[in-house]
Amino acid sequence: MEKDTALLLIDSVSDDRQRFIERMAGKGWHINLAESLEAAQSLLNETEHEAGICFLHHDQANELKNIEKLIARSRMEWIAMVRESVLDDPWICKALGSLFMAYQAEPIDIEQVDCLLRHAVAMKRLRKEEAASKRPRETEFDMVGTVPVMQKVFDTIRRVASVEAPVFISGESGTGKELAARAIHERSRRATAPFVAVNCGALPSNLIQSELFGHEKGAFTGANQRKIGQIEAASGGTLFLDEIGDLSLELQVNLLRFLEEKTIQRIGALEEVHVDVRVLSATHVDLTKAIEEGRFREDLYHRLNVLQVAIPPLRERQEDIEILARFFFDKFAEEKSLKVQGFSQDALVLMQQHHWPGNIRELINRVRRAMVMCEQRLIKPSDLGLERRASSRHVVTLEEARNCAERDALRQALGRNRQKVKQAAEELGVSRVTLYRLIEKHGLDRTTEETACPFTSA
Ligand SMILES: Nc1ncnc2c1ncn2[C@@H]1O[C@H](COP(=O)(O)OP(=O)(O)OP(=O)(O)O)[C@@H](O)[C@H]1O
Repeated sequence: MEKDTALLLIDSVSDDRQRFIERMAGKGWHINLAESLEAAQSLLNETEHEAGICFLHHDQANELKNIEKLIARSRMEWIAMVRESVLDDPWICKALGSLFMAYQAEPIDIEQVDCLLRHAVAMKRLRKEEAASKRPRETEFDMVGTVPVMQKVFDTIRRVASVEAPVFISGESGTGKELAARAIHERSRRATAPFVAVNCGALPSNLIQSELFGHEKGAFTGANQRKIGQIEAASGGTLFLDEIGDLSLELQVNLLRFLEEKTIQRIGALEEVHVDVRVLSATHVDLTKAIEEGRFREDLYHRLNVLQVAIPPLRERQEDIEILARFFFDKFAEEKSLKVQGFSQDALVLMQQHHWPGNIRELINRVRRAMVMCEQRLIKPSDLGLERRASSRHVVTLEEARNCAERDALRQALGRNRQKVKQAAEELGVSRVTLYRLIEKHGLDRTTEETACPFTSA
């Protein structure tokens, strides 16, 4: 450990804290003392600390929310110092389990505190390194993807971006088709011109013609002034037509004419206007089937489908699910300070098993929801609001099976002992601190009945 590693001590009550600070200095720790939470926050804002120590006492039960906020924002590990008697306070016990890495009851054993703090510092560094290593390195054009199929998608995007032909992007809803279209535009020579996205499925059929092609003043009732359509608005740039399969046959004819002649006619206009636009299109419906059924023009399909980018569904990118979940977690964590620090092992397993019908859009919503719902440091399965379903295709690793067994044993011991940690710890043959850590690790909520392991329930 480097000499004089900075620690933050919050203590407004103990008489012999000066002596404690000196003894810790003898062990190579430099302690910054804060006598209030406000002072602690200012010190944290000013200086990088490696770990924190908080002296918790009876009167602080109503201050726990603020302590929690401070700890959550600090992004380092904390140990608590307590008098044995405060362990009878259920609120303080709960805080010890969910906020602190460990606690020390008086009389303080400096050797043990030193040892705990070394762990705390190591944990902070480990987390930092882990976060850096998990940060997706294979990220291109704001798209996260490390698996070979996504690398292939990135490769195709790069290739099609450098030419002018229309590109057809296929993929289920929420897989990232619009993101891919933007990526193509931004990599193309048109990058400085507009990128205009139109969702053909979202517009009523009577509006879409005017939306795409524009209209002249007085062209129809309500057309009080001239309107430039989206095709013209994309002039010099790229037009992305999403849900192209929803276009009416009449509009398909107009679009085909535009693609062939590079001209458009606003509704009510006499003249045609030349427009230089590259068209990218996408749909989640099966266009070959739509052609067979006479709902989509084959000639338009061939016009649009010169180059292809196929985006795989999320369930076919198993190895990326955790990386994407962490990516969105970090993104939203930046928006506001949260005490939640990541995903429990069980939550990650559940995400791997889920079918993700809504693909990445669904994953984003689940992560956002979980970050709001989570009341502990790690997101647990119930925070995600995903249906637990044992998948017959899922192979259970030994580690998953061990985790499951451990979690079940904890739940049962806590249940038998009416959630009393002291008794449950004795029954399980572990210390209270260990039990608090295990409760935290498995994201167990001691106030509610938890659902069972995904492998043991149907
Ligand atoms: N590989 C990725 N990395 C990071 N974010 C992604 C990725 N793919 C998609 N997203 C995000 O997921 C969300 C849905 O993506 P997008 O709108 O591009 O999907 P889509 O296939 O066009 O959906 P729809 O078919 O419903 O229009 C967006 O917020 C997008 O930024």
